[in-house]
Order: sequence, then C-alpha cells, then structure tokens
Amino acid sequence: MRADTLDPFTVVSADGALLRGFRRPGPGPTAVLVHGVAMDTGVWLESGFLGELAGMEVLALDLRGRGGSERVGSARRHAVEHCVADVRAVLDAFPRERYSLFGLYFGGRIALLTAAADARVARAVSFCAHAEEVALPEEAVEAEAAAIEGPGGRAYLRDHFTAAGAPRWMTDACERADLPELAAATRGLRYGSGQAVPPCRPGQELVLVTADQDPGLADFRAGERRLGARLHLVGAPSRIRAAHRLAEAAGQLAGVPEEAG
Ligand SMILES: COC(=O)C[C@@H](NC(=O)[C@@H](NC(=O)[C@@H](/N=C1/NCC(=O)N2CC[C@@H](C)[C@H]2C(=O)N[C@@H](CCSC)C(=O)N[C@H]1C(C)(C)C)C(C)(C)C)[C@@H](C)c1ccccc1)c1nccs1
Repeated sequence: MRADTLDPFTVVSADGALLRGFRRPGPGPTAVLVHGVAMDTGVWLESGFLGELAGMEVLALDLRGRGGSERVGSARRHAVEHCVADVRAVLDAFPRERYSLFGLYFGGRIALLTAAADARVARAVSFCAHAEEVALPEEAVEAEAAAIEGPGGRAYLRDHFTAAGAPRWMTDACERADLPELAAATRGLRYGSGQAVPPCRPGQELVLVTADQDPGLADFRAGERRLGARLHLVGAPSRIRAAHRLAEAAGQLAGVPEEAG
C-alpha cells in the first residue's frame, strides 16, 4: 500500500525543455529534490529519502534527459546553467515563501548553484558533492561518455557502481537511463559543472554532506570556510558507500518537528 500520494506535474524550463516530476503533498515546509547525473526521481522513493521527509511538501523533478523529461540531445543543452534553470522552473510553478533544496551527488552542486542564483532558496543541502572548483579531466570524462553510449554502456555503469559498493537504488537508476542522453549529459559536464559555487546570499543555510572517510574531505572543509556551509559527516569509507546512509542523514537534517503526538 503506497503511503504517499504522488501527484505528477509538468513544467517548462527556460529553454523550452519539458520537464516532469511529482509533488508529494505535506503540511510542512517545501523540499525540492534534485537527483544526480545517472539518476531520476525514482531514487527518492527507492532510497527511502521520501519517507524521511515526512511532514514536508516534496517537489521532485526529472532533470532534462532523465526520467520522463524531454530528451534535449546535445551536450550544450545539458550545461549546468540549464539544470539550474530546470530547478528554478519548478520553483516558479509552485510559488512558496521559501524552499529547502536537497541534491544528490551532481544534483547537490546544482542545488548549491541554484541557491547562489535564487534568493527563494532558504537552504541547500548537497549530499556528496562539494562547492569547490573542479578541473574536469577532458579525456577521462570523454572516455566515460563513450563507454556509456557504447554497446557495453549498461554494464559499464552497473559494474562500476556495484564494484564501488553503491546501493541497489543507484544501480537500478542506471538500468532506467537513456544511454545516448546520459552520454550527452556527461559531455555536458564540461560546460560549467566544474565552476566553484559563488558565495550565497545572507540568510541562506548551506549544508554539505559526505563520508567521514571521503578522500576528498578537504574540498568539503573548504566549503565550510569559504561559504560558511555546515558540514555533516556520515560514517562511510567513500562518497559512493555513503549513499547507503543518505536517507537517514536527510531525516536528521530536515529538522521538521515530529508530527505532534
Ligand atoms: C570521486 O567520484 C566519486 O565518488 C563518484 C561520484 N562522482 C562524483 O562525486 C563527481 N564526479 C567526479 O568526482 C569526477 N567525475 C567523473 N565523471 C563525471 C561523473 O561524475 N559522471 C559522468 C557519468 C555519470 C555516471 C557520473 C558518475 O557518477 N560517474 C562516476 C563513475 C561512475 S561509477 C563510480 C565518476 O565519478 N566518474 C568520474 C571520472 C573522472 C572517473 C570519469 C570528476 C571528474 C568531476 C572529479 C560528480 C558528483 C561531479 C562533481 C563535479 C562535477 C561533475 C560531476 C558519484 N557520482 C554519482 C554517484 S557516485
């Protein structure tokens, strides 16, 4: 028996891309959920994230090229500025006083960039993606895109994530991916995804979440200093293994008072 009522919605992004998602009604503050590169809104249900946000209104979108949203086809139309525009189209479609954004992996960077661009965002929580500049290794990312669109694309993703100890919901998301579009999204990372998140607005709360044993912990610490972000660590040996603990972390961070008894 599904405990949640999920109402599908459709919004149009600034460049005309048709985006789909779902709203889970709730009495409390509004959460907007932003998934990662090789994911879609299904991860919020399968990871247990949604249940941890009981009491909040939840708006979850499929970013362009993912889930039920429009296939935009080109790497340029997957530039990070278009992903930010996708999130802002959801805010425009559901006018609220304030929003809390929760982003998974690359969705976390999109959430942080959206906060920097949009004062309506009161809080942005990035799970396993930091806010610092990243020099994307062109060749490695191109090789990854080629692997994804190649004949063994499905196996590349499944095997790599499985070997890295990813949870079932992350590998299952890869099974649903439109591989040519995922390759375009991967190539699209070269258009701005490495940029550092600019300082956000006064009053905005930023939270960075990662594994306490993440080898890249220094980049998350830099976000504490540079952006005044809060750092929340989960016990895990890596960012990917932290995925098993992110729903639990979300519950702790959502900070929505338990329903009155
Ligand atoms: C350390 O990396 C991990 O801890 C895995 C982790 N990644 C990341 O946190 C971030 N990324 C990366 O660090 C690197 N980026 C990659 N390629 C870009 C990239 O990410 N993808 C493109 C395809 C899509 C599947 C996605 C991806 O997941 N691929 C994985 C490997 C797949 S299987 C383990 C993947 O990292 N590959 C790397 C290669 C260089 C190996 C190709 C650089 C170049 C940015 C440093 C990611 C959030 C991001 C951050 C900022 C800008 C862009 C992207 C995960 N993210 C999702 C789930 S786990």
